[in-house]
Amino acid sequence: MDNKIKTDETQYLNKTLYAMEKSLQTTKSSIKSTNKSLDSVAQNWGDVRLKTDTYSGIVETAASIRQQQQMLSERENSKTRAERRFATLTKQIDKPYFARIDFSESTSQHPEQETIYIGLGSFSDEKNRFLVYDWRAPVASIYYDGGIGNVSYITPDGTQEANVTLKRQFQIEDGVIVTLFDTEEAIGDAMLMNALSGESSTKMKSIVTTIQKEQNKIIRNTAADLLFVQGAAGSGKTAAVLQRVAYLLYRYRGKLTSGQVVLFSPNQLFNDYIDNVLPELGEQNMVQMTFYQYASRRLPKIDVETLQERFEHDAKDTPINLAKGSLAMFDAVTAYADHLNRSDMKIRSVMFRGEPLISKERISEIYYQYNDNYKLGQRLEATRDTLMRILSSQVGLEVRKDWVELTIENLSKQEYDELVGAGKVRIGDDQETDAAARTRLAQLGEGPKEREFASEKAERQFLSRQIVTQSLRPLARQIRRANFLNINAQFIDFLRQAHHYFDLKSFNIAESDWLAHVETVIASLRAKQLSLTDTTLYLYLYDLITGKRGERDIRFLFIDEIQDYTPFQLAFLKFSFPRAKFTVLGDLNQAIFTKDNATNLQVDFSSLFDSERVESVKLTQTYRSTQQITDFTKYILRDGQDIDAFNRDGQKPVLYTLPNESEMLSKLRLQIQQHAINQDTTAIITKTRADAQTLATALGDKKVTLIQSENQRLAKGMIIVPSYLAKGLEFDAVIIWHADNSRYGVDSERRLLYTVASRAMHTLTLLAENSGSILLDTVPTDLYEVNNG
Ligand SMILES: Nc1ncnc2c1ncn2[C@@H]1O[C@H](COP(=O)(O)OP(=O)(O)OP(=O)(O)O)[C@@H](O)[C@H]1O
Repeated sequence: MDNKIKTDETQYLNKTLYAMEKSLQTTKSSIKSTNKSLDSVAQNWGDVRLKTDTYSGIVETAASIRQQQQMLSERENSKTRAERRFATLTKQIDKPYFARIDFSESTSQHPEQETIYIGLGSFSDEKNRFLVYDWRAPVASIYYDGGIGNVSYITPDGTQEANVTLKRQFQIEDGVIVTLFDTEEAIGDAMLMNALSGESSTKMKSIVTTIQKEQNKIIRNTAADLLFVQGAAGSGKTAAVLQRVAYLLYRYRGKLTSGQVVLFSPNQLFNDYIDNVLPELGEQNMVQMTFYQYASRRLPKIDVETLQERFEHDAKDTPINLAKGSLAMFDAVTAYADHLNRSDMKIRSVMFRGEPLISKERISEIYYQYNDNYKLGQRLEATRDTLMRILSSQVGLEVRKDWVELTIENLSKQEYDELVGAGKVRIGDDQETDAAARTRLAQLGEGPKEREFASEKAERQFLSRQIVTQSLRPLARQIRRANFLNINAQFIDFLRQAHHYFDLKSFNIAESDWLAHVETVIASLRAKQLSLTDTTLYLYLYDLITGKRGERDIRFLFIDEIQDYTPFQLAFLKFSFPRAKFTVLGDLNQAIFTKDNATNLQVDFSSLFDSERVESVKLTQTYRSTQQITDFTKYILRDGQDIDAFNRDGQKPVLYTLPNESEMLSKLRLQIQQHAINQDTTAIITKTRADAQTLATALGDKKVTLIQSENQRLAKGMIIVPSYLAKGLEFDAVIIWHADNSRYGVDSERRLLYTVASRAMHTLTLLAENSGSILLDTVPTDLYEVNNG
């Protein structure tokens, strides 16, 4: 690199660093001074005189407290602002920027050359001159999108043309330029190579300096209601989408908070894996959850099928499973619920003391007395109001009943006191000498404070109203919670009727099979267990009946690994987040739950949106693995041709075929030693949890952590993990345990084998008993080594 360039750039860097340092000092002293003034406000609290004897005194005290509160909160705010700025600046000083572009806006007559530097956040000096631009600023898009020459970029006011004359990339460490180079491409391969050559870790990193053009499209898209990102394993879907969250928070700053962005992730280990990226970018994490968490927390009394159960017992594409996960079923529930507007709502009586206080027939009458225009939610609301009125009017009737009289007779002293009000004592209490009465008297001071009743009748009347009101209170709660609707019975009724609402034949299901299946679901519901599919059905029906309108505050929803969702679940999410824009990521080749039908998913889900507002981006370049590993894994798929490996060299994958498990175990131990020397993060991936447990015991190596539940943390170093928990993660080295027909012997396991193999970045080893899986037959033999010893 030209010395002059280096000198000039160093000068600019020093100037920037100097300005940042200065700003850091100012911020530091402003934190100090707000701290001081916070202290003085705190001291002033001592001066607030509590005058509570007169009305005007109370008003004066309140005003003075309010004033102190205001001062306190203003100063707290400016302290938080200053602290945030301090944190950002400290980060910026470390790496102020990573790129520079020179360009002119070609529309103007005399284009003026502009130079901007791009970094993690923007920075301007005291004179408000921008020394660094945020990577998310519209103009920074030029850096990611194109090479030298004419380019256009989107601004909030429309498209802007520009002519780029220079693109320069920097690596700055500890305030010193380590490398800088000019490039003509979007992002130079050298920079990308550098970014990719790092070791993997248990935490994903941001890709802000090397975002690729196609990824930039995903990140900056604001027009689509549904953005569909389809990409091979390791093509940076997750990486791009996390950058997108950061972008959106910047683009809509002041209007959008991280709490309004939700990410549905494949498992909780994955949440742990990605939770550093946004903080690294200076943003707060969005809300992250799994679909299981979302669904199961709404049904706390039911055991919802876990990820492991779903993968190991329920992953079959039976016609019934396909039907239950389909949009046809979603429409069936909608139609069934619609019919409940006219009849068939399952209703329970409101019970009191073992008897119906308001009978189910009466409630049903009320429920259906409203005209056809009422929706289910409004019907419920109106019924609730009427029932509450009935309940209140019931008090007058109940007070005359014998049970009330009896209760009064049997009231203990404590119960009596509680009824007439805490601290109040009954006439004559002072004559009593029991310990409780004495204590009460001591607390109340000399002389009993009595609640005087004009007569015994008045006392009785008061008591009976109190007793009845208290006993009816739980009923009021039940009515408010709509307990008079029998949702379980309704759900069962739906299942029994469902075949009238969708076409069994189009799913090749015989009516008798459907009905038999329904009985098994009913039995499991009685045992308080539901599959995830049934849970979603249940919740949708519940929401329709109760008129839930979804979480309207959520503006952006991201779904990772969409191929593991059913169309029904996606439709349910759309229903549940009606105002959110959706970004969904998927690789149909990594569908590990539904095996055949994943390909219809895109069509199905898109059909729920206005077609004009659906966009899709396809990523074919992969970044995770070496060329050798990508070439190998893509052939496991039947249609993996359009996956492009990134040109990064490594060893060919090795398949060890060994005569028995004990030989496999010895080979595994050797591999573990090797990877330990290289300090690689290594995952030994088994197919099931049982396999993982057995292997961990057989191996008996304390340095290898067994991950058997998604609630665990991702350990550093070596882990044994079942396939479905490895989703979305990556490791320097992957060892596939039992890469043979005993685990991967049928075509429907092809995607699973691809998914686990594609977790590897640098080394991939397959351990097989006797011979390798039949699924490897599609891989050309020159793409891997076979070793039988
Ligand atoms: N533009 C980029 N610059 C540098 N690294 C990148 C870039 N894009 C992706 N990567 C890296 O490639 C790896 C794979 O990315 P990511 O996990 O986002 O892929 P994915 O498409 O979500 O994969 P999968 O479907 O297998 O879960 C990560 O280590 C990521 O940091």
